Amino acid sequence: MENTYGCSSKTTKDVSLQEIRDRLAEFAEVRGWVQYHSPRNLLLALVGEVGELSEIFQWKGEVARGLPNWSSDDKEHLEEELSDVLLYLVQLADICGLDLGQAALTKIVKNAKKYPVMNQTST
Ligand SMILES: Nc1ccn([C@H]2C[C@H](O)[C@@H](COP(=O)(O)OP(=O)(O)OP(=O)(O)O)O2)c(=O)n1
Repeated sequence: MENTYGCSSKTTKDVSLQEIRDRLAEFAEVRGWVQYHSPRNLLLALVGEVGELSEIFQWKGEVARGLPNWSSDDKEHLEEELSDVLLYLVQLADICGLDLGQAALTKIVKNAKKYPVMNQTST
């Protein structure tokens, strides 16, 4: 399977935010970590992971789409840091009682109204 940028992807099925949310809720529950997962703590953890994600790109200069010159280790590292950001984001939305997937779709519709497609061709 190829993604938007023509890169091969090993994805075999769509993963829902709901599945991620449920898996994370169980992960925290069985470890007794729910007490630490306040909105503020999750936000700080999220920001920390965004910092780790930024470090991967730091000092590299511009990077080509699809990361053609990156090693598989570097790509795996990027996958992990992107995942950490997603996992804390999903947990933050969940603990706030929000439906992140629906909110994101609603925001896309709002964005489309704010930034309408301009007709590029003139006849
Ligand atoms: N209280 C916690 C602690 C961790 N995690 C999960 C979410 C992240 O996916 C990952 C973060 O774990 P680490 O804090 O060990 O961070 P890293 O995986 O980035 O490790 P390192 O900082 O050593 O690179 O674990 C979590 O859900 N709740």
